[in-house]
Amino acid sequence: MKRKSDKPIKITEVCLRDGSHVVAHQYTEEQVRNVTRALDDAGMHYIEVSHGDGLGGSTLQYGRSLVDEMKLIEAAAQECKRSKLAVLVLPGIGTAAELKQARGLGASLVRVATHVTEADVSAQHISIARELGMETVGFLMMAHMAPVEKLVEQAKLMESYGAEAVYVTDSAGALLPHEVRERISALRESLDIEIGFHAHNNLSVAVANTLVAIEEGATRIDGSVRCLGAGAGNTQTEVLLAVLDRMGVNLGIDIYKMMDAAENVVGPLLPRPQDINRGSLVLGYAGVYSSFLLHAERAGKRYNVDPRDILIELGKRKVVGGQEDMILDVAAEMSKAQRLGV
Ligand SMILES: CC[C@H](O)CC(=O)C(=O)O
Ligand SMILES: [Mn+2]
Repeated sequence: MKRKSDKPIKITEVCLRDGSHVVAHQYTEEQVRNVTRALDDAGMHYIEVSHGDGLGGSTLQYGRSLVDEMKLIEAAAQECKRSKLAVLVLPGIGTAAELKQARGLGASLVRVATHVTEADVSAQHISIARELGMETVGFLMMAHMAPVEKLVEQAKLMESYGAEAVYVTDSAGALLPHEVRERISALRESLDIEIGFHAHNNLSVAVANTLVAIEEGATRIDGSVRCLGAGAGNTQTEVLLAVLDRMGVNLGIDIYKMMDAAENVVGPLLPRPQDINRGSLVLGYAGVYSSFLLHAERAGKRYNVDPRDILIELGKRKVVGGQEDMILDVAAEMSKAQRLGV
C-alpha cells in the first residue's frame, strides 16, 4: 500500500466504548477485564473505555450504565500491561472532574468529541486534557454533515486549541470512499497534526473507507472487534489488521490473538449478530447517528411505528447526538399522524 504519511499507524479499539451502545451500557467489570486482557495480550495500541456517550454519559437520557464507568476504567487500567487506555468525552456531557478522575485511574489519551460544526465547544476540555498531560485528540462527529471546507475549518480550530490529532468521525456510517478521500486529503493539506478516521459499517464500506483514509495519510485508526459498535458496528479490527498485513502493513499486533479474542472473548458478548440489518442500513442511508438505532427500535415498539420511518425522519430533521429525547417525540408524532390518517 502507498501511504501519504510516514508516521506509524496507531489503532484504537473501541468495542468497550462504542460497543457499550450495543449492550445498552450493561458491561460488567469482569467483561471489561477479560476483553482488555485479551486485547492487551495481542498488543493493541489503545483501548477505549467509557460509557458509549463518553464520560458522564450514564443518565436517563443516554442510558444508565450497569457499572460506574470509573470502576470499568480502573479495571481496564489494571489489565493494561502494554496497551494505553483511552477515554472519550463530549463537552456538555462529561466534565473536567470526570476527566481528572479518569486520568487518575490510568487513562492516558482522551478524545474530545463534538458535532462536526461545533469544535468551538472543545477548547476548554482540550486545554484541561493537555494540562493533565494526556494525549489529546479531537473527534469531529457526523463528518458527513459538513462540506469539506467546513470540516477543515473546524479541525483547524481543534488544532489551535492544542489537539494533537483530529478525527474524521463517520458516526452515521454514511460516507462513501471518495468522500473519505476528499476529507482526509483536505485535512492532510491543511493541518500539521495527525489525522484519524473512525468508521461505522452501516453501508458495508467501513474497511474500504479505512483503507482509503490510511492511503490518504490518516494514522490514527479506530476499529471494533466483531464490529461491536453502534449501528452495524465499526471497522472490524481483526479483519482490518489481516487486510493491512496482506497489503504489507504490519502494525505489531498479533493477528491470531486478535482472532481468538474476537471468537472467544468478544463474540459471546454480542446480544445479536452485528450484521447489517434494515435498521443499521437505514442509519447509513439516512445519515443518522449510529447510536440512535436502539433508541429508535425501542421508540418504534412503544408507539407502533416502523423504526426505519423514525430514523428517516430524524435524518430529515438533522437531529444530532445529544438530542436523543427527540427520538421519542418524533415517534409519538408519527404515531399520532398514523392514527389520524394524516
Ligand atoms: C455519542 C458518542 C458517539 O458514540 C461517538 C462515536 O463513536 C461516533 O460519533 O461515532
Ligand atoms: Mn462511533
